Amino acid sequence: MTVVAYAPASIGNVSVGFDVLGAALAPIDGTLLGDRVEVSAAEQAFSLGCQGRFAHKLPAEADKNIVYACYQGYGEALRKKGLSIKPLHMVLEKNLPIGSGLGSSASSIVAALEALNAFHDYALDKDEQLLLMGELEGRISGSVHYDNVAPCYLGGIQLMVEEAGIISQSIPAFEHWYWVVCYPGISISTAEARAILPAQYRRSDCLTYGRRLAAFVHASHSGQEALAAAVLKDVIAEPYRQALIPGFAQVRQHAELSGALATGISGSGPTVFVAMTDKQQALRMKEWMEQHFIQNQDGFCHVCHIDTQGTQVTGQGL
Ligand SMILES: Nc1ncnc2c1ncn2[C@@H]1O[C@H](COP(=O)(O)OP(=O)(O)O)[C@@H](O)[C@H]1O
Ligand SMILES: N[C@@H](CCOP(=O)(O)O)C(=O)O
Repeated sequence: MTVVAYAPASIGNVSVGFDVLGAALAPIDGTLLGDRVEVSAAEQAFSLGCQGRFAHKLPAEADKNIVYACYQGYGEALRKKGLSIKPLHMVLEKNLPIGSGLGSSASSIVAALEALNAFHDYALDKDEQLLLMGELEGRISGSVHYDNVAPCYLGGIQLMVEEAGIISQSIPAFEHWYWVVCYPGISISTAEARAILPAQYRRSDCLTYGRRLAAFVHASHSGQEALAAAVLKDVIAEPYRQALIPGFAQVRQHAELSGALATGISGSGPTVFVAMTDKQQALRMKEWMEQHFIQNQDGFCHVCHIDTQGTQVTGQGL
C-alpha cells in the first residue's frame, strides 16, 4: 500500500493577524505549490528519502528532517491510543524553499502527518492531528503558532481561536482576489525573524492590532471588500522585518501605483504578497516582480487564489 499527501504553501499572518491568521495558496495556473510526502509499506521500521527542487537545501541527516520528527510524534500519539506504527518508508518531495515565508516546514509537517494518518486508516482525528502539527511547527520556529499548519491542513483563511477547545476556524475569503506571491530566492529563518521582534508593544500598537484584526474578520464575514483591504496592515512584525527584505519598499510602491488592494510580508518573509482584484493587473505585477524583486535562480512568482481544500491525499505514487 502506498499513500501520497500534498500540502499547500501558506501566507502566515496575512499582515493583519500576527500568529492568528493564515491563508492557503493555490496558483491559478494549476501548479502544485507545496510539498508532497509518500508513505509505503517496508520491511524495516523507518527510512526516509528526499527529492524535489529544494531537497538539496534540507539537513543532510535524515533525523534532522522535520519529517522524521513527524514519524516519531505520530508513533507516540498512536502508542497513547494502544496502537502501533507500521514499518514504513517515507519520501519527501521538497517543493517549497526553506526559510521562504511560505510555510515550508508546515507544508512538510502537514503532508507527512496526513500521509501517515491515511496509511493508518485515520487513527487520529482532525483535532489530534492539528495539535500535533502545531507542536512540531513550534519545535522549528521556537514557539507554537498554527497560522501556517492550520490553513495548510484545513484550507481557506483560518483564524486561530485557541480557546474553548477550538484551535482554528475558517473565515470567508473574497474569492475573486488574486494573491501575487513572490519569493526572491534568499532565505530568512523564522526563528531569527521572531527573535528580532520586541518582547513588549506600546498600548497604541496593541489597540491598532486588535481593531484592525477585528475589522478584517468583520469585513470578511459581511462582504465589505474595501474595508477588508483597507485594514490589511501590520504593526507587529512588518516594521521590524521589512529591513531584512531588499526591495520590499519598491514592491509596495509599484503595487500601489498598479491598483493593489494591499502589500505585505508572507509569514516571516522574504516572500512578499500583493492582493489585487484584476487578473491582468495581477499578471503584470507578477512580471514586474520577476524582473525587479527576484534575486537569483531559486526565486519564483505565482498568481494565486486561496486554496480551499488544504491537504489532499492523492493516492498515487510520487
Ligand atoms: N522538511 C523540512 N522542511 C523545511 N525545513 C526543514 C525540514 N526539515 C528540517 N527543516 C529545518 O527547519 C528549519 C526551517 O526553517 P524556517 O525558517 O522555519 O523555514 P520555513 O519558514 O520556510 O518553514 C530549517 O533549519 C530547516 O533546515
Ligand atoms: N506567524 C509566524 C509565521 C511564520 O511563517 P513562515 O512561513 O515564515 O514560517 C511569524 O510571522 O513568525
